[in-house]
Amino acid sequence: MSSSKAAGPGPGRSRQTQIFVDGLGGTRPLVPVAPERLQEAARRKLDGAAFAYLAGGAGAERTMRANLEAFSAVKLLPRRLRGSAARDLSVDLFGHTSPAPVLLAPLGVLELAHPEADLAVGRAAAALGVPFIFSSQASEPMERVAAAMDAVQAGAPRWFQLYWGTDEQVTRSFVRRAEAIGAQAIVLTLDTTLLGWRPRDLDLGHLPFLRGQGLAQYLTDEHFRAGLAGVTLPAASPRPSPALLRTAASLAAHGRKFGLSLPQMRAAAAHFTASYTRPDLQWDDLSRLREWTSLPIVLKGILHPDDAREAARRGMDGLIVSNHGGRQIDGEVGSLTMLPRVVEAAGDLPVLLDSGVRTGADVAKALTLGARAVLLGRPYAYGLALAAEAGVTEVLRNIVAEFDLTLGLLGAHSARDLGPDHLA
Ligand SMILES: Cc1cc2nc3c(=O)[nH]c(=O)nc-3n(C[C@H](O)[C@H](O)[C@H](O)COP(=O)(O)O)c2cc1C
Ligand SMILES: O=C(O)C(=O)c1ccccc1
Repeated sequence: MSSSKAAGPGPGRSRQTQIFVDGLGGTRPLVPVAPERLQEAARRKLDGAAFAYLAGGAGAERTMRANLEAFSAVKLLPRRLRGSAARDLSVDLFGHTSPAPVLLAPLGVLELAHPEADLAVGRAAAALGVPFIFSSQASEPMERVAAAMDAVQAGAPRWFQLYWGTDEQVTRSFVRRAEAIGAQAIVLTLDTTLLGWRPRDLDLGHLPFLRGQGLAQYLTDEHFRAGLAGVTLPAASPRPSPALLRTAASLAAHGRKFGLSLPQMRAAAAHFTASYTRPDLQWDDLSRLREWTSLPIVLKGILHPDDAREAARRGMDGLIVSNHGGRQIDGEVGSLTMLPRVVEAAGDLPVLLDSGVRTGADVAKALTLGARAVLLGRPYAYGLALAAEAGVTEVLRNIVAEFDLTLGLLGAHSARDLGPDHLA
């Protein structure tokens, strides 16, 4: 995704020009360009429970709104007569050059958006050369997604997001598997040591994992599977309701995919719920992860500057400023609001940001405030819902094209040029 392909002159047409030229022949973009219309189109397409899970946040969703408001509050300040015809969008991430300062955030249970789930996202990411962070809660095992990406572009960049569970054998096994599939970094998520209070899901009584969804990393893990034998289950209901029958059908379907019986799947859902996270994880535990792997370790969910300093002291390699898209604590601060202080505290550690990035101008704002790159979350899930791989590709291309134009209009030559000079 060089700048010449994303926008501006050069061998390929800019995305913007392409859209207008296509419009002459009556062809419209596959997915709406504006973020609100993108979300609305996905809402219309998806069933209610799936959309609730993807779009919903914690509590009254105040933090979800605060994330967007934090972007609104930052105002860019352009410079004149110093722009360049082609911009360099690339950034360096742990020794690898990325074509644009965007990564695909780890999103669990992408099968809720589209049956091709992580495979479609992986192919889109690989074609553009943008890193895809595989979720611990993915719908497809990391080995399959890596292979699908390699089929598009050998060695296409992938990272792995880790939830630290109570069975450390499983946690360690995930890290080993991530190394084996060529992950370039381990992202340890720190803000979901407990599942947030999410009214949209609570009102529907809907948690996908209990139906066997979003468990692909676990169901394909020998250590997790070894733990299933010890799980005791309540007796199955003798006269199951239609809803319970649908749950059993979903569990059985996921079991078939991974060679597990229905009773094993019931055990797996229970075992996962009891073990996927550790509310009592401590800073000292990180020393073990540091010993397990020499891959860069990136802590996701950092908001407090003192936590950034602690991470640096503990030998971590990078930080992601994030509040999990407002899905965890209702009332916590908007993610972008904390970025400058975290960047200052982080010293040499690269700082990424997510939660509320919706447009290319948002990407520019995060970079002017010191982020090396941003993670895109919900918008690509909506693209996936609307048009599978092609939908993800379009969402990414649109955001990167707007970022490139914003860079040019600000009078910046490269993504690395953005800084305080471009803030009002
Ligand atoms: C449906 C959904 C599932 C998610 N699953 C995970 C996950 O498995 N692991 C993780 O670290 N973050 C997860 N996140 C958080 C994202 O990585 C990211 O922090 C968040 O989506 C950013 O907010 P935004 O999408 O509103 O910009 C999830 C977010 C959503 C919306
Ligand atoms: O949905 C999420 O945001 C998420 O990351 C998660 C992960 C594990 C269990 C429940 C939710």
